[in-house]
Amino acid sequence: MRTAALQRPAEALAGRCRPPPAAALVAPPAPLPRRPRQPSSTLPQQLCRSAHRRQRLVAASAADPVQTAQQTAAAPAASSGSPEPEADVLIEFKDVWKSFGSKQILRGASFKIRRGEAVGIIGSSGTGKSTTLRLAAGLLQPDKGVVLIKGEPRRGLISDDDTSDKLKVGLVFQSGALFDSLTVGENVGFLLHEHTSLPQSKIQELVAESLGKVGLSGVEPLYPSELSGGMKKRVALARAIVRDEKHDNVEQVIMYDEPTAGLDPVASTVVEDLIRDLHEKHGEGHHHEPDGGSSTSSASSYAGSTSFDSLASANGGSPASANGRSRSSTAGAAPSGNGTSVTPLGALPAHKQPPPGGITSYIVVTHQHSTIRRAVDRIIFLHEGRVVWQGTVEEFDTTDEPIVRQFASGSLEGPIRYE
Ligand SMILES: Nc1ncnc2c1ncn2[C@@H]1O[C@H](COP(=O)(O)OP(=O)(O)OP(=O)(O)O)[C@@H](O)[C@H]1O
Repeated sequence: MRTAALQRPAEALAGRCRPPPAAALVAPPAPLPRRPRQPSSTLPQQLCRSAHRRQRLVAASAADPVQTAQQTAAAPAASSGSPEPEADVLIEFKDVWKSFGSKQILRGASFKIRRGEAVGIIGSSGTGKSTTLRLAAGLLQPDKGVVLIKGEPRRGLISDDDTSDKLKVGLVFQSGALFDSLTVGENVGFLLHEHTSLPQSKIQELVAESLGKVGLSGVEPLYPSELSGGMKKRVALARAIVRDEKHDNVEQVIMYDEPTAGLDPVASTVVEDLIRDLHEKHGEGHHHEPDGGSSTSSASSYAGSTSFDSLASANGGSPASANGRSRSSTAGAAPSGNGTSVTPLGALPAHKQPPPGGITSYIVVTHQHSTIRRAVDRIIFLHEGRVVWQGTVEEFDTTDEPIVRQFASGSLEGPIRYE
């Protein structure tokens, strides 16, 4: 058995750290059998209403369905006459453009992620989904447009000393981005070693706590090569939620890039349920709305639910590793001093106020139908670098939008073209 001792990073990494493997391409969507969904509708009612409004605006156009869909997705909700509340918008993309060399990837992507949401970002391969997550995490900068974190423009890339007292944005990479040459314990505690002065014993305690939350107690001494694919994904998750104590009172959004890619159906289910559970399960049966209703089930129970109170203990550092380098993925909302006046939490009713810390919302990029159905409530559809459709998972099944229908069916006929 190899030593379980966590070393300081300098020792741990000396000569042993290899860059994590590049994200593998994912197979196109496979029509997997439907699994039963969680029993309840899980979006806040206002979000469902707005999604219905959006969907009603969709007019299937044989002449130019892509254009129609793009116009639909861009149509302001205000067209319905009832503006959506802005106080709970945590992340917003406003007309974001991004290219790599001569390759234009994002072409004016606009969307909002609200407090309490479980959002899936889907779309064809290469359409810019992972790029979108990297922009939200601050690993990339837009060429044009703006990424707002709680209403404040993200300025510059995250840096090692970047901290946010407003929102933490964690990114769990498709590959897991684990360092092969570090033990599981070292991987999960990596950023605590790098960015805190916590004593080793405390780090070990926090690492054990985090691994316990993903059902992997006691695996600290193992190396990634000794784990199954599903276990690696869960270790990456544990690393994303490990507490750093300094940020215990900061709510966080976790973004998962293809969390179930390459997993068998059962291992996928484990990860999908874990994603939901980390977000919500501790609230079940605990919280009661003032009207007597219980917000036990879901993301929709959002800010007022004790699911977040108990998850506050799961809040923490969000390591992200890009190009083999570990970085803090703590989202720098903006230099301090800007305040939170743009999205005042006070605008939310008292019972919807977010608790300190906790995974407030999450975003999943996935091609897996099972993950869409089991782990998310609302879908954002990216096509050719723009958001062309948004709606609930239920609406995804019923919409006439040609792009969505083609994507869902895997048909070769339709507006989506593969070269
Ligand atoms: N750092 C980079 N440098 C150059 N090109 C890049 C970079 N990152 C992404 N790309 C390219 O941008 C395009 C979009 O990539 P991205 O990973 O965002 O797509 P995606 O929608 O997540 O695709 P998939 O579903 O296949 O994972 C791809 O063609 C990719 O090769």
